[in-house]
Amino acid sequence: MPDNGLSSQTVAQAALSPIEASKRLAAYTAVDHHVKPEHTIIGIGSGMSLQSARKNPGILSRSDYALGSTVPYVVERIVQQGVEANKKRVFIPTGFQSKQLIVEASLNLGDVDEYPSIDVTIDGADEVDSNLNCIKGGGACHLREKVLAEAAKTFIVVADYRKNAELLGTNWAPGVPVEVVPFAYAKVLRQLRDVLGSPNATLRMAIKKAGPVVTDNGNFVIDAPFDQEKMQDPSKILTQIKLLTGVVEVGLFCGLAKAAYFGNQDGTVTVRREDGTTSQVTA
Ligand SMILES: O=C[C@H](O)[C@H](O)[C@H](O)COP(=O)(O)O
Repeated sequence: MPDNGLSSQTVAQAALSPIEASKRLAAYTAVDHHVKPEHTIIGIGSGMSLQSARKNPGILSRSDYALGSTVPYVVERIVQQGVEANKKRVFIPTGFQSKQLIVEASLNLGDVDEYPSIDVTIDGADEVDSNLNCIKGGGACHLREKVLAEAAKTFIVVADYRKNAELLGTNWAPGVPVEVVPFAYAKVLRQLRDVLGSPNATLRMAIKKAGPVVTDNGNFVIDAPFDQEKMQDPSKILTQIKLLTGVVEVGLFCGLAKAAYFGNQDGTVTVRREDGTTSQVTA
């Protein structure tokens, strides 16, 4: 295997916690099921740099590090398909972090403006409900993630068992990520609180930088939690938020995923599909 950094020191493999093992299981199974030899344009969701993970081997074991920790295993599995399988392929990133991941894995990099039709996009999620609606944007990448999900003939979600929920907002407490142009943030924040019923909506603040999180597109992010009743119908709240002037994109992905793969602690993978069927797969 070429020295692309993925051969021997794979993502702190030896020290995988049960949660990490379940992420890897979901990612590997999804790649095995959906990234086939005939697929040449592949969307790669948000995932941290493998180089960063190697420099800090404990990083993938941190349960609070929910910023694209599953997708590196997608890339790892794709690389394992071999140089021959990958040489004709082009990989489209969802943002800065994902671009680094592709480049470090020595895969061919492309952009969605050049390849607006993608064979398959695989991405993580912050939570998935029983109808495959997802909350995304924990890493503030949901605008580009949604573009790649919509551009794909097949959009697949990979996650560990903690993300598998009946209702959005069950385990994911921060709320719905809303990317907003800086000029409009205060007005949108007020509307989310006073008009749309999210009194605890807040502007997401950066860590290790003074001030707000700034997305890859130069915008701000508001996290808007909604009560269970509102989250029963994510499409409705998605439409209401999207209509607020100044909102660029909402981290609710409704009707996009063809299937979601959840790695379980017992070594199985739960596969939920858009037709409503569910199965347990053993890798
Ligand atoms: O903006 C970020 C995304 O929506 C990620 O896909 C999400 O945060 C998933 O993270 P993880 O793979 O660490 O569960």
